[in-house]
Amino acid sequence: MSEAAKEKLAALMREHPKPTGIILGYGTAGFRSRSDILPWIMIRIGILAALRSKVKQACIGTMITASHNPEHDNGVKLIDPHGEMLDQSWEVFANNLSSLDDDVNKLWKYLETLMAQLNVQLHDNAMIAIAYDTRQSSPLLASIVQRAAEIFYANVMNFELLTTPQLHYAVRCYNDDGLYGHYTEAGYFTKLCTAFQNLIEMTPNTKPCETLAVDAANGIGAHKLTYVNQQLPGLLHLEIFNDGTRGHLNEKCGADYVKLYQKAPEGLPLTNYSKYCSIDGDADRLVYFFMDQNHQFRMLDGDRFSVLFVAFIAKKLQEAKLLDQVQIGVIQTAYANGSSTDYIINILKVPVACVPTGVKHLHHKALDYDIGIYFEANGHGTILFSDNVKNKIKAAAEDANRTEAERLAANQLRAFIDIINETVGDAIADLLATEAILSVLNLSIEGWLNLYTDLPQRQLKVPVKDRTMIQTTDAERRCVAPVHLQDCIDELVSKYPSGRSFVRPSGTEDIVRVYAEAATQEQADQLADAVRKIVEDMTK
Ligand SMILES: CC(=O)N[C@H]1[C@@H](OP(=O)(O)O)O[C@H](CO)[C@@H](O)[C@@H]1O
Ligand SMILES: [Mg+2]
Repeated sequence: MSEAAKEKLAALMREHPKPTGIILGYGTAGFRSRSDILPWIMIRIGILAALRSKVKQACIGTMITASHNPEHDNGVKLIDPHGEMLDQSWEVFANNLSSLDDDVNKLWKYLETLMAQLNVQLHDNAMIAIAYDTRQSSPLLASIVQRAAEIFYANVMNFELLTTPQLHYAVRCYNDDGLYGHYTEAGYFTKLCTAFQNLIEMTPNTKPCETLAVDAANGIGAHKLTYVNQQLPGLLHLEIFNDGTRGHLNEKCGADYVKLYQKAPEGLPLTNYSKYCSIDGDADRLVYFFMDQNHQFRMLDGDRFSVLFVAFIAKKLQEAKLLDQVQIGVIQTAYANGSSTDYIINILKVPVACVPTGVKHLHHKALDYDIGIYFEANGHGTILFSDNVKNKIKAAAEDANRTEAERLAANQLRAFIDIINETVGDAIADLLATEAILSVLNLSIEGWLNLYTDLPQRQLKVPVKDRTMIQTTDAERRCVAPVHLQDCIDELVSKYPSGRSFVRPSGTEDIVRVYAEAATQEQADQLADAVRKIVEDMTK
């Protein structure tokens, strides 16, 4: 390989040395840490993105964000050609590169071996798309990724400020030759907003638009949602709070804060509006909330989006006389409230699959259906539509032999599909989809909440000596180690009406999570606490 490239790499490594003793692993969210100790890993990521692009002969995305974490953190993750997360088999290469110290000869040797194994050359073409959220540390980190990728002969498109889902979308469009949409930011907004407008305008008697107050977590979503507001005058009205002009990113606000503490964010007036929502720092999570007539804070999380979306889709498929030809499935994790699962299975008659925690598991399972709807309870999720179902809906919409009502329902579905960002959970797309459905179904936020009643639940974080002592099976719903832990949980659960509880080691924090639900809040709390005690005893 070229000596000049190696020399450039050595110079970049001298500029951004790896701190001694640091260990960083590529997890569900890529590499994440305090921003000041991240520059060196950006060199490795830039190289890896270039190699991945050479292998796939497609554009690879590099998103710089730490999502709902504080401003002083940052992170980076790669996006594969169809806009999906980096294939798990490449996490090993990311970790190998991360573990190598600043010895350019050793690193170069590893890269030569890796490139031989991958059957690519230094001079092969590569294309990288970079974007970042509003963190102050991001532009520098992006420039390091770019320089490293360029040493490996990559062309770099730097989109600068985007939400995470916008970059996933851009990568998909770029590699699809525009089939999915145009890869620019204008292309993204035009596709989503035109679809929203079409859906509302083709539907008779929609509910008039009511202002939605948005907590934008002082992040990137605030900038982006102003475009949505401008593009949909009279059809959607967003009042944006926590827009970054005063507060700090994700501090006492944002979707993670609202979901975790089950309370309203700071920075917005709680009495002025009938409905509210919070997004997170990189705008891939969404939760809704409002104050009910008794001045109680009421939250609608990921499970509620699954229910709303599946109810709408099933209704429209039924009206289009397509329901019996389409296999719909909802994918949840064990954290989904049991009432939502019951409602989907027993009232909506749609099957529910349960998978382990983490978006990649949900996304993967959703591909098994014609229409796969997935949400984590925290508000991250989307819908996948197979090409087959898209074609069926299109054909029905254009079939002159069908009734007007059937064709209208098919056209409503066509528009709805274009609002959804199928590459990844997207707060902006999910917000538009939610507002469109509430309007088309003439449903208020209370009406949406009243579809079913959540079982009271409690989640606890339990610090233990070694969380890997806990091992699970059956989509994390049952423990296989330590022995007898599951027997003890079963015995406790049997004492509580509608009781359910499970424990699993967190994949992102050094703790064990305990989840419990039961008929009353007091019982859910008691059950969670009793399970916590057993976990503590058995992991001493
Ligand atoms: C209970 C819970 O909310 N778990 C979160 C959390 O995973 P843990 O493995 O539970 O730490 O972070 C993941 C990544 O953001 C997210 O996908 C998941 O939903
Ligand atoms: Mg996020």
